[in-house]
Amino acid sequence: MAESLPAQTLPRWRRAVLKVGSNLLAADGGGLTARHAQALAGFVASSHAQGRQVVLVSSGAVAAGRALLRERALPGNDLAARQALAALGQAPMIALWQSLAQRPVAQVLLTHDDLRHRRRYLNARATLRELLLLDVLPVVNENDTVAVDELKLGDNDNLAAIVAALVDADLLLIASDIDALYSADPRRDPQAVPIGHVPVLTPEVMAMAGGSGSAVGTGGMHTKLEAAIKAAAAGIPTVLFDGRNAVTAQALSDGQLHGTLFDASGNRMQARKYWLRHAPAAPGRIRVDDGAARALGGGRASLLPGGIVGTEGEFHRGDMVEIVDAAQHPIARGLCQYGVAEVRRLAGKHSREIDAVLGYSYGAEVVHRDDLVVLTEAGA
Ligand SMILES: Nc1ncnc2c1ncn2[C@@H]1O[C@H](COP(=O)(O)OP(=O)(O)O)[C@@H](O)[C@H]1O
Ligand SMILES: N[C@@H](CCC(=O)OP(=O)(O)O)C(=O)O
Repeated sequence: MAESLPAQTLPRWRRAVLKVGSNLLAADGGGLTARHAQALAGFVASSHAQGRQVVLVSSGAVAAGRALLRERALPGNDLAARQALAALGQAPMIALWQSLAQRPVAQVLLTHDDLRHRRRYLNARATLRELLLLDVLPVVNENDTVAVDELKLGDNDNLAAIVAALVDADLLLIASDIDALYSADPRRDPQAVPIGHVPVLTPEVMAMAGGSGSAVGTGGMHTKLEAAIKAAAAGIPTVLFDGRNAVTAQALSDGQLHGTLFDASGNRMQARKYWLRHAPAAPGRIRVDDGAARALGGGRASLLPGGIVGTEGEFHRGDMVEIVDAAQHPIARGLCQYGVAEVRRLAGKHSREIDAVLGYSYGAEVVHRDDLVVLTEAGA
């Protein structure tokens, strides 16, 4: 199948999320196997050697848990049973990656709810950024004990897209047990043809996708296309490739894609600025002095405590706040790392005093420049 699609150039990337589905880690009904994971771990290692960063989103916990109980009566297939199997199989799944990765592996369990909740979103992002700085390999899975969305929907594809936006990745890679998106589910339609490039995910493209063809995979092509839509909206292209094919994995390291490329709908910066400009703001404001107003107006500075002269209204850590100058003119808006009570205590202080004033620190910036948009910039 793969041979029918010519190789294409992989978009340039520095930080990527790689999603690995259950099918690649566990054969139908069987336990975990390194068979395909090995080549994918090889891709991660060569990416690191090229100075790139990878976050892995890995499924396989339920399949691993089920295999562990093989000798015993299997629990049913209801959600609680699958949650129990996920809890049982999570550690072996992480252990598999640890046995293949050439660096320490960190387990990160997230739910969609965590990522909708602004404070937890910031905390998850800070943790993942720190893990990348520490040069370890984060392996993310949905926290199935407290969330059942994914066990129903195979939503690790969607989770991977959200994580890609969270860590500001410039590429989402989805490794599956099929080499491309086909014009119809190839398991049902022998006439289906592979599609190498999808510039826009139209309803016609969405209609091509069917469910999973296997007993261990859950989402099928539909959730992969949903993930590609989410990533595209965040300015991130997605590629789908056959994770069973070691040659394909190796080619990725050389910047060659055998698979399907889904374009992003704009560039990442535009997508992020658009989101920052239009996300609903809390009823809170931070007033800054002339120096800070000038620095922020330049579009490249973070808001540090020293430039803050006051606050108005209520806001919590993670809320969108408006930043105003001494004359109350709005100059920027952004996600605030501290709640209003903390900002009041930090106003006028040096960043290095944060720890002493509060007894803890979420970082030197009250609003980080990556989370800030200047309202006078073009397009405001
Ligand atoms: N249009 C399509 N193109 C390709 N694969 C499709 C399509 N529609 C449905 N599928 C099925 O989706 C499967 C991949 O999804 P899934 O089994 O959930 O894998 P994973 O474990 O990688 O998430 C393929 O093996 C294929 O049977
Ligand atoms: N959290 C579940 C993942 C379920 C899931 O999304 O599976 P898949 O469709 O194979 O990516 C597990 O680890 O088994």
